[in-house]
Amino acid sequence: MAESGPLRYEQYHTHFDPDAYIKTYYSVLDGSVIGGAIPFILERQQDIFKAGDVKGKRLLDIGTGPIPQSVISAVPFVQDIYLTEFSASNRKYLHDALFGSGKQDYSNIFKFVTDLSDKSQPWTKLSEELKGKVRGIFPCDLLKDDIFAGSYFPLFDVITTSFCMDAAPPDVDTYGKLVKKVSKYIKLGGHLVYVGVLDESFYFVGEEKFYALNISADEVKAFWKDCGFSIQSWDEIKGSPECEDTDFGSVFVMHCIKES
Ligand SMILES: C[S@@+](CC[C@H](N)C(=O)[O-])C[C@H]1O[C@@H](n2cnc3c(N)ncnc32)[C@H](O)[C@@H]1O
Repeated sequence: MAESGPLRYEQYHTHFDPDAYIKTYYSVLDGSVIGGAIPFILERQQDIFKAGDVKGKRLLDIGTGPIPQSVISAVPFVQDIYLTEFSASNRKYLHDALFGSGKQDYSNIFKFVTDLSDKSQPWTKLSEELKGKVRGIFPCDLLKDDIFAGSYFPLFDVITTSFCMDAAPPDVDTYGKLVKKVSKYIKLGGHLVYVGVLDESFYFVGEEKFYALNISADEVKAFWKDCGFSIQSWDEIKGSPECEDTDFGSVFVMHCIKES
């Protein structure tokens, strides 16, 4: 255990409990948990992909964590899905859940998204389609120069990321450098579907308090625009002041296109 203050970086290897994280933030999908932010982002992701323009062969998800929620709405619209994650224990959890003996099946998230997209289908159809399209769960450290530790990736048609780019950087300047690193992996004309938090300083995973970057909407938008992205849509939902699990001001979903 390092110095005092919220946990960060390598402490994700040792202190981040995947089951506690999923139980707190993803087990109940209604307005009673963090002000309804998770149903909000699932609905917005669904709207963005269902509109039909965000598609392609290859999708990269940055910082998938122990749950693939950020890619579920994208599954019917891409062919190859590359998941990436910093912590080895989260990678193992995700791998066991999708391909091994893990008990986690994310059924409530798949059901929620299936109800939004095509109620006539069983949720397991989307789950099986995801499993069939995942090409790997790769290491990722956004704070390193070589963020994928030697894995060679050609450019992607779509990049998704959710609640990760605000977990990694220690300050706003570093956030700007991460945006530059990530933007190198997307094709011209490619799409970014990004879920993030604003004005946050911590979130709890069980008893463990994790650090989050306090960043504003203007700062987020300016960094992506500077890297050649045009913002197609931005939607936000306010946090709930009564919530004790995290202190975020808003959660947002941003869709951008890489123009230059
Ligand atoms: C709040 S979780 C988000 C998980 C998931 N994407 C979601 O939407 O729920 C934050 C994620 O950021 C990852 N992370 C922390 N530091 C990182 C770093 N330096 N590079 C890449 N990912 C990092 C953690 O391992 C964790 O999976």
